[in-house]
Amino acid sequence: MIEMREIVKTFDGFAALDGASLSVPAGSVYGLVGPNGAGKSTLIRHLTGIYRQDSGQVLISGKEVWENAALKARIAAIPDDWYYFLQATVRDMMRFYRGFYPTFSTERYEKLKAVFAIDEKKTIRRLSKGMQKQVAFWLALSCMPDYLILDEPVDGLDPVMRRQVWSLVMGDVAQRGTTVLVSSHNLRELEDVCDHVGIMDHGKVLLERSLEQLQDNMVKLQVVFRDGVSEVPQELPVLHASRVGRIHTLIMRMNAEEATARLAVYDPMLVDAVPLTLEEIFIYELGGADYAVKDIVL
Ligand SMILES: Nc1ncnc2c1ncn2[C@@H]1O[C@H](COP(=O)(O)OP(=O)(O)OP(=O)(O)O)[C@@H](O)[C@H]1O
Repeated sequence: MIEMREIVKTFDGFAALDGASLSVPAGSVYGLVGPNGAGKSTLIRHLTGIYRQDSGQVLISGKEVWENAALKARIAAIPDDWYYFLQATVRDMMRFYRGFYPTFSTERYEKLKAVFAIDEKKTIRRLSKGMQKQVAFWLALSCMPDYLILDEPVDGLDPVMRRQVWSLVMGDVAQRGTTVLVSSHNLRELEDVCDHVGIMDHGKVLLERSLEQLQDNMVKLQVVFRDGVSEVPQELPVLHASRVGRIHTLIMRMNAEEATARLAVYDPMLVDAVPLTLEEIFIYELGGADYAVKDIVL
């Protein structure tokens, strides 16, 4: 479990984190989404023990991260600017990681060669950006961490490699109960992998929800009313309505059964519940809120 409580971090008087709180249940995949400058990387640097908060608590497995070497040995991270020694080969970096992580599995490292197919004798500097990202995943996954912290992790990876990497991460979540926190600008990217989502802006986590909570709380319906009903009845609590020909698309804040029952009163010709994307859910959850969040979800 990861818990951040009311974290404040200022740089020269500017609060990059301004009371940020979040809670990542053990074994879940938590997507942290927010526009540029929201504070995602700053928050992540607290989780990996690089920054010390001015106030608040950063707890992983119930313990403060700052200067806690034993705890940090259970956390693997891929920052957006992954660091490697300039002259190091992939194999040199493997030895470096192995020295820090007691749980490092050379066996897994060897197995993953088949996935990443990068010559381990090459210096990392000579690899492309995407290949360097692959090496970062190769090493992080070989550490067999309890916590995996990923900052914009699939930037620069091609679509096939993205899928490979997510499939490996999800395998670890399923088999070893790894807890994953992943940041991105883009909800669409996280849609298939996350079971929890937090939205961040201006140094705060504005909203966090589990996917179940989200999906149970809102529904999108396609409805065809009978002749004589051309408008959506006013008494229906509709968040958003659009219409193409006779088909009305309605978004309502309730679950599918409840909404279907409410519509049954009008004896429609067709009612069909269709899945909402995460993006749609957040747009309507946040309503008319004056946040830059629309930049992330649109
Ligand atoms: N070391 C620093 N010194 C001064 N200001 C900083 C520092 N690190 C971050 N900031 C400021 O804190 C805010 C949050 O930055 P951060 O890098 O955490 O955002 P982000 O959500 O990761 O953005 P992006 O999506 O662009 O990577 C920004 O306004 C940034 O300018």
